[in-house]
Amino acid sequence: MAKGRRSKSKTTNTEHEKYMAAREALNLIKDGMIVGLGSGTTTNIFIEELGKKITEEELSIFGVPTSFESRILAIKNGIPIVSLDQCDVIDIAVDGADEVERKSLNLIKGGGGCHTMEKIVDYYAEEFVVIVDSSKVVDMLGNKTPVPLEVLPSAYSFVLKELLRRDAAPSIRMAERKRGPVITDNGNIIIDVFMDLKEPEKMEMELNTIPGVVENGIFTKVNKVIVGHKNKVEILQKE
Ligand SMILES: O=C[C@H](O)[C@H](O)[C@H](O)COP(=O)(O)O
Repeated sequence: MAKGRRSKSKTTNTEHEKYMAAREALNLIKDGMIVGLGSGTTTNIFIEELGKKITEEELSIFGVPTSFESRILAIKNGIPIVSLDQCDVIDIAVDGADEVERKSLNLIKGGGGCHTMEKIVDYYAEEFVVIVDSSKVVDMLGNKTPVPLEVLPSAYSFVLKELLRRDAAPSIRMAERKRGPVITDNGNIIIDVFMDLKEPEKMEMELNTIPGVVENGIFTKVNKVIVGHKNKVEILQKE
């Protein structure tokens, strides 16, 4: 019983920290902006708050979604959306992360399988801002979170062999309420890989050279990370 209470309060604290980070990011959004809308539970809070801000302040803002989920949430919250080919620039992208390395601000993303579209929107944005709760910040990337690779289904066996040859530990991400693998918004599968991440920039480039890999979840071009805490937010900039 006591154990149950502790874990519920931990969830509540994490949710509060996500909210703190999302609210802080909202201050960066100005009238007339085109905003990249990341995916995941933290960004979902940001999208809901952005919807309220647009209505209350009668702002002209468009969102560029990074997933089916962020698209339907944006529509539900009254955020007009545009596709990539309908906008010349993305002024800012706000997205979550699974791990943030404190000093370098390098990230692992794709815990929800959305990292391909996220990388396109986040990297093409003029400013890429990440919002996380404090549990996501680590000293060294990749010790507890695998790097997700989005992979064409027909290529999976050769991609697995290639990863094993490179001393990585890959596994196909399996669905929970469906038989077989997780299928991404793009119709591909995800291979999660534990590997040596001492040189994230190099690995980010190298993984995409494996034929069959569409995109990997290492992100190394972040401008700012907003970390939510109980009573404050912390802004991480590259050292
Ligand atoms: O594919 C999912 C995304 O990369 C998410 O941004 C990431 O998994 C973090 O999600 P959450 O905010 O739910 O922890």
